Amino acid sequence: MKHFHYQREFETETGAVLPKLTVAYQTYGHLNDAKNNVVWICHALTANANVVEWWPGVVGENCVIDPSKYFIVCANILGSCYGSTGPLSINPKTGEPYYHQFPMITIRDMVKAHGLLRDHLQIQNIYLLIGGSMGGYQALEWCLTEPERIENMFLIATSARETAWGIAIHTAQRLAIEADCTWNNSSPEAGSNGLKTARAIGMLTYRNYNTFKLTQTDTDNNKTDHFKASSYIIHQGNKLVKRFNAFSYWFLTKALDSHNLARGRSDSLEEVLKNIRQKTLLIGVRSDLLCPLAELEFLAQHLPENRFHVIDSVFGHDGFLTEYAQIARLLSDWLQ
Ligand SMILES: CC(=O)SCCNC(=O)CCNC(=O)[C@H](O)C(C)(C)COP(=O)(O)OP(=O)(O)OC[C@H]1O[C@@H](n2cnc3c(N)ncnc32)[C@H](O)[C@@H]1OP(=O)(O)O
Ligand SMILES: N[C@@H](CCO)C(=O)O
Repeated sequence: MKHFHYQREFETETGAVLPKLTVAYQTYGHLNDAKNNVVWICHALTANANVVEWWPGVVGENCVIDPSKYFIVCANILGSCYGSTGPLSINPKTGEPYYHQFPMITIRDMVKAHGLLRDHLQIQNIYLLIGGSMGGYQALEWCLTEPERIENMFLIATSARETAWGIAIHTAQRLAIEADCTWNNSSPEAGSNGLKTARAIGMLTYRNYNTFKLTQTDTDNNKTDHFKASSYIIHQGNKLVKRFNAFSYWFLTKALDSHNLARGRSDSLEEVLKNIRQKTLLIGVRSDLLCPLAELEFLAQHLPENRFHVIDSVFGHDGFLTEYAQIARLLSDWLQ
């Protein structure tokens, strides 16, 4: 993992100031002489900069996004816990972790931080900007803040603004964290049980009825307790607690809620989308409960230059991570 340390003050969209900033990132491949082979991948809620690990089959050797052809960049988002500045980072003003004092951040702040990294890497032009789910929020914002630097965009399982449904889900997830009696502690483990519940709620929206029916139905007709679906959802909560923390989850879901391309720009989201001129590939997952196809259809209706596909997946919203064979085929066709 590489780290870019920005030693100056970073002002957030809502006017808070981080005295300095670190952005953790990974690069794969090399910038070519023409400097026109950059693929920048924006990650979603709980992922990290190691895109070849979490998107095998799409990014990596002999994949559609191959480091022998492209200079691939993926950076950890502001507020996360995989190396970029987040709530567990040390606040230089106090010498202690920020914890609850971390400022509210928005998708625009994440993009601004990654814009600083882009400058640091001396990248003038992004050939292809990619984002799924929350990564798509960043990609769309980036096309509006630095339109001249981005040529093409690939979006999957994403939307032009956070939906009321999404905000309600995130509120329930934060309520779970806030209900944990350890949440007010100033320690990295604060709110861990709440985080387990928040992830369990999240899993219900990342998957769906069919996923559970197909993968977690008990075969033993005599059971009255200890069902597979139950242990699965508990396992998923436990798994996330080992690699994430409640603070990042709380602040990142707030950032998701803030997503609205029209904020401060126009009364009409449709008008804002019309200003996005990049050639765009859109993919929606038919079984996605969290970001239903209607959101992708809206993008397809208003982005001036797009190609729109729908894929099937038993994984629902998480299909944007798991359906790499379908994604790679569509992306490869489109790039040609
Ligand atoms: C490769 C990495 O390191 S990725 C880590 C970083 N994370 C990210 O990048 C975020 C994006 N990734 C994700 O959200 C996920 O990894 C996904 C969506 C791609 C795949 O989700 P997974 O949880 O791996 O798949 P799935 O839903 O099939 O669950 C499998 C897990 O459930 C366990 N499981 C399955 N059924 C049951 C059950 N009935 N009871 C208990 N556990 C169960 C499996 O043993 C397995 O456990 P493990 O992951 O600890 O080995
Ligand atoms: N599984 C994804 C879902 C959010 O898009 C994650 O944990 O980041």
